[in-house]
Amino acid sequence: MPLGPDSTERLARARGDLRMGVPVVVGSLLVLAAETLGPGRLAGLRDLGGEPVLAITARRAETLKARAYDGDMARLRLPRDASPGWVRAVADPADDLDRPFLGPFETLRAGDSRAHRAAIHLAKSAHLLPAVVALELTDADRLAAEQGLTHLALPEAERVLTEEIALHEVASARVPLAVSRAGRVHVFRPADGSEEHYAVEIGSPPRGAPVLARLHSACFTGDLIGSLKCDCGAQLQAALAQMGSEGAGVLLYLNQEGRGIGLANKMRAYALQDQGFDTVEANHRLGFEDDERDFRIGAAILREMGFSAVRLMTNNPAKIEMMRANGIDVTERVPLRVGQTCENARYLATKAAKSGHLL
Ligand SMILES: Nc1nc2c(ncn2[C@@H]2O[C@H](COP(=O)(O)OP(=O)(O)OP(=O)(O)O)[C@@H](O)[C@H]2O)c(=O)[nH]1
Ligand SMILES: [Zn+2]
Repeated sequence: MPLGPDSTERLARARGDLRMGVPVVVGSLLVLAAETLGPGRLAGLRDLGGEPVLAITARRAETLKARAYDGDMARLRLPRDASPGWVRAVADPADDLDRPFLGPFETLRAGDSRAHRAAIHLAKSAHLLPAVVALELTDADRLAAEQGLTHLALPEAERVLTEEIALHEVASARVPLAVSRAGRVHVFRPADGSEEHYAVEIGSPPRGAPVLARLHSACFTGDLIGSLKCDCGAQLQAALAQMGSEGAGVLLYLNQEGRGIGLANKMRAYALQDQGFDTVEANHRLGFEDDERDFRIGAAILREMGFSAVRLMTNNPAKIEMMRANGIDVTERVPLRVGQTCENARYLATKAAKSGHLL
C-alpha cells in the first residue's frame, strides 16, 4: 500500500528539516543548513569522522575571497575547531566588515560537487542562507534509516532545480474592493508544498483576449507597512486602481518576498544596505543571485485561469521575457511609474543600472 512519501513529498520534508536544524541525506551526503546548525548536531557529525565541508555559493565565496573551483559554488574545508558560530559567520555577511580575517579558506578541487549544489538549492528553497555543512558518508542508507533522516537520492534532490510548476486553485470568493465592487480572490496551492499564491481578479476579463495583468511579488514592507525603501506599495495600489477604472484585470500576488529570498534574508540585505551596499551587492554578499524568483509560477497561474495573453503592467523587461518564454503572449507593456521617494531613489537607480529596469 503506497502510504509513504514520494520524492516531491520528501523534498518538502527536507526543506522543513533543514529549517529546523535537522540533517538530511542527499545522495551519499549528510547535510545541515549553516544557518540552523546547532552544537549538538555539529558534534554528531564530527563523531562520524571524515572530512566535512562548508558548501557556499560562488557569490559568497567571492566576498570571502575564497577560491571557487566548482563553478557556481565552492566547498570549504571545515576547520577542526570550527564552531556553529564560525559556520554562521562564513554564511552570513552581517559582520563581514568587523571580521575581515575569517579565512584563509582551503577550498576543495577534486571530487563531485553535485550533491552539495543540490543541497544549497534546497537551503535556498527553504528561504535559508545558501550555505550547508556536508559530510560524505560511506553508508548513507543505513545512517538515514537508523536516525530516521529524510533521504533523497541525488536525482530527486536535483528536481528542486528542474521540477515542473504544478499548482491548482484551492478556493475563490467574491471580495468587493475599494477600486471595484467586482473583485474576486483566488488561492493557488503548489503541488510541491511551497507557499500559496493569490490572484485578484477584477471584473470578468474575457479569456480569449489579452488581459490587463500585474505580476506582483510580495513585499511585506512596501505593501503592508508603507516602507519608503521601495516602490512596491504604490505599484500595488496603482495597478489595482487601473484595473478598477478599466473594469477588468488580474493581479497575481506571488509570495516570492524579497525577489525570492524570503523576508528574513531581505532584512539581512537591508542591513547590508545600511552598511553602504546597493540592493544587488547585498544579495550577492548573502550568496544569492540578483533575483531568485521563479516566474514560471506566474505563467502557470495565468494558464490555470484560462489566460494566454496579457497587457503586462511592469517596468521590468525580464518579466516580459520570462512570460514569453513560458508561453504567455505579452501584447503590450503598460508602464507602472509610481511611488518614487527620496528614500528609494538609489534603489530604483540601481535597478535601472544593474537589472535593466525601464525608468
Ligand atoms: N532582495 C531584495 N528584495 C527586495 C528589495 N527591495 C524590494 N525587494 C523585493 O523585490 C520585489 C519587487 O517586486 P516587483 O515589484 O514585482 O518586481 P520588479 O522586478 O521590481 O518589477 P516591476 O515592479 O514589475 O517593474 C519584491 O519581492 C520585494 O520584496 C531589496 O533591497 N532586496
Ligand atoms: Zn518593496
